[in-house]
Amino acid sequence: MTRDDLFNTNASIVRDLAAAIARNTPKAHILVIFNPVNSTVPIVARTLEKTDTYNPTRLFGITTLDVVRASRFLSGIAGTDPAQTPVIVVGGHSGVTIVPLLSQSSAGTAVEQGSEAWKALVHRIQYGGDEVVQAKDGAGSATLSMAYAAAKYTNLLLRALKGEAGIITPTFVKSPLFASQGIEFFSSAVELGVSFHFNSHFRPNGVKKIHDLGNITAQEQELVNPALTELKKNIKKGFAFVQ
Ligand SMILES: NC(=O)C1=CN([C@@H]2O[C@H](COP(=O)(O)OP(=O)(O)OC[C@H]3O[C@@H](n4cnc5c(N)ncnc54)[C@H](O)[C@@H]3O)[C@@H](O)[C@H]2O)C=CC1
Ligand SMILES: O=C([O-])CC(=O)C(=O)O
Repeated sequence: MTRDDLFNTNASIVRDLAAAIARNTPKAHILVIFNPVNSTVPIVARTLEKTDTYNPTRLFGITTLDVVRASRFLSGIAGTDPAQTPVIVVGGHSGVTIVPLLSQSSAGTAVEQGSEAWKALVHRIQYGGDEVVQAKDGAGSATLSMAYAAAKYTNLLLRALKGEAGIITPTFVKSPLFASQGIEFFSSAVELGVSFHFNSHFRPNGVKKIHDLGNITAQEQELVNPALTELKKNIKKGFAFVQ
């Protein structure tokens, strides 16, 4: 079973939860961790849009577990402390859409870009979640590490909303980066925090600044291309469900 197979079960649950949020707490910050995240975030967005309660700066797809895995697996090779080995992971949260930018990590030199070791590491990061789902054989997914990722992300957001500056973490959000290619949502490094409001008041929002991919290697670009193709399909599937 893949994350995409979860679509049939989760899509209607996510839609109904989003509708309930729109009715009861329309200004909430919504952190979506239900799979498949690449499709459930678009479902939430379209559902909120229908009731005029959609605020893209308050809708976050949680890809933190990919970041946690990337840090853990890379540090295992580099001999570093995972907590001190941040890795930017971009794209989405399933298979080829998970693109670790190892070249931007200080420990990234431990694996040569394009080498067999690099390919194996990228594959492990991309399919770590699927391994767990298959091993549990229908009995759930990576429960504890998901809870860890959710707590980690929630803490970052709460700190940012309280005014702490410089909190930047990969997040799957409505993004301008590949919008011209029809990809409305994309995960890249996102600065969380407050946005400046027109009447000179700081207003807590959430998504403050979306960073682009920065310098990436040719090998990483080769990962981005299929990620975009797959993401486009996943996002369309979410939108089609709401329609
Ligand atoms: N984004 C991420 O990094 C990750 C996401 N996940 C996703 O998180 C979700 C939960 O995963 P698990 O905890 O392993 O699943 P699980 O099957 O152990 O738990 C699901 C829970 O949802 C409840 N539930 C079922 N239908 C519901 C409804 N209509 N309304 C409210 N609650 C309902 C069930 O009673 C159960 O307690 C899945 O969608 C999974 O794919 C899991 C791991 C990582
Ligand atoms: O595929 C799943 O349900 C679990 C998941 O997202 C992960 O472990 O990354």
